[in-house]
Amino acid sequence: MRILDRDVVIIGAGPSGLTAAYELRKAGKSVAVLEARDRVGGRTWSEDMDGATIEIGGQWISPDQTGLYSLIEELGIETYERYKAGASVYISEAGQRTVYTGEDFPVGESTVAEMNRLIAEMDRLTAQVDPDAPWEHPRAEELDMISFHHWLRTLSTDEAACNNVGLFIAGGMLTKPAHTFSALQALLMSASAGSFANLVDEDFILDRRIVGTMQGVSIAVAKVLGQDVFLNNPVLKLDWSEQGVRAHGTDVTVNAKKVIIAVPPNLYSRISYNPPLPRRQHVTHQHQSMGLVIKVHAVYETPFWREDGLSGTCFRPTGIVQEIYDNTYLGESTGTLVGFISDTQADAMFELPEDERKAAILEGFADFLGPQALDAKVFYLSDFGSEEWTRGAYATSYDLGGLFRFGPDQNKNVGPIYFSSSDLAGEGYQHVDGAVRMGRRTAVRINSAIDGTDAEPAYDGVRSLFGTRDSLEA
Ligand SMILES: Cc1cc2nc3c(=O)[nH]c(=O)nc-3n(C[C@H](O)[C@H](O)[C@H](O)COP(=O)(O)OP(=O)(O)OC[C@H]3O[C@@H](n4cnc5c(N)ncnc54)[C@H](O)[C@@H]3O)c2cc1C
Repeated sequence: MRILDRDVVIIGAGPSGLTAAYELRKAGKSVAVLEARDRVGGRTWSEDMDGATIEIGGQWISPDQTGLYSLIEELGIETYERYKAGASVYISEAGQRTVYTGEDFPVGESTVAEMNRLIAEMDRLTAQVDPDAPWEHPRAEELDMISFHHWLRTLSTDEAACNNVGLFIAGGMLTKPAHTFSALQALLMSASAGSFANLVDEDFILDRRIVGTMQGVSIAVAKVLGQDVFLNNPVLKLDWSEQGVRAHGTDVTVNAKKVIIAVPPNLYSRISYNPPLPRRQHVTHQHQSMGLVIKVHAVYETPFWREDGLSGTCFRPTGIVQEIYDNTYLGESTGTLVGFISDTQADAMFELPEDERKAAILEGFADFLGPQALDAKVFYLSDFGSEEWTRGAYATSYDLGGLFRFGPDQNKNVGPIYFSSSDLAGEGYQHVDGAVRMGRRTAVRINSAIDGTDAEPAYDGVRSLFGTRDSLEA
């Protein structure tokens, strides 16, 4: 067992923990990052499968995600545009397949008008919501009492419009059924992306990808941190007092002034705290739970859909696979599709034996793009729900009423214990951008606490306050 003394120990080497450690190092503080897995990156993870580069976790970046953009600029990492050329495919609730272009789903004039009315109402409210403090909205308590599903139906009697609009936040983002989270939680999701219109625009929200993969960002930060990152070291016990902490990994123990718990909130309770955390945290941490989504990759000899003038973008409000995109990695001649299977559909898929599951999912792809979609040479199904150190996907959200009741305390430190993750972010919530912003903001708070200076409360984490990577290497 190695025993280390550091200014700050960071638990979790995902994008948030690594960014925090990197910032603290630039600020002249000593750090150690203890990571449970045998790799860095957390919910960002890529693998080469039969020559195709597969991003199993987070991968896309949108233009408003300026925290992540500034980090990759520092690291010298570039981005490239997702393949978007061509028409999209929509399958209606009645099973009718339509090829379409433009922003509106081909769902009939009155439903389009109703969807646009709902989107405008979401945007009107979203503009009033501070993503860092949605609980401060004058109607926050009321909006947190009603499920997103039921709230939409108080605004419209057009079931297809409600289902289509619901899909963007429920299956598409929070990966929970729309009746399990509140209208306020939905508004936080849209406020975190600037507007609801941004969220429903796949060309905005899924704009670009990282050259070298999203996990590569974490790998690059970990490389700078070098010997300060310790893999295969889950922290299951944390001793703490106002004077400092002792984090127990498998073969490393770290004594530090402060700790950052940079793991998803649903895993806070894996750690045994000595003494126990206060009642407020014990209760709060039980109200943030992971959604569930299966990200499916199918790799083909060629991107055959492009020959038919299709972009590979496909939607349907019901059915097993509700979203598909062209996910061919930069420069590859093979064609890759990625599809998403959310919440109860994911439950149903995991009930099936493996061969039946694969057949059902590929049939879902073929419904949109024709029988060639059945001939995948690589088929990979991400299963973050089975990953001990994540337990779901994409991220956590509160149950009904939880955001208003517990949200105001979610980012408060308990003595030397600080929390940081994309799940606690305002802008960039549930995204790598939010993880980076939270990492920076937490690092600034801790640095000030150690130095006895005042942290800037309005700091948003968009740009580093501690210089660039060059300042660290100098
Ligand atoms: C399938 C999928 C697709 C996604 N798509 C996108 C996307 O396209 N764009 C986007 O921006 N975001 C996307 N996301 C979300 C994005 O990946 C996350 O928001 C981001 O990775 C969160 O970073 P984090 O550092 O807060 O947490 P994590 O990435 O979860 O990192 C936490 C780390 O803590 C470690 N850990 C957990 N418990 C312990 C412990 N007790 N001791 C030590 N270590 C521990 C974990 O192993 C992990 O490495 C996606 C996520 C998933 C799962």
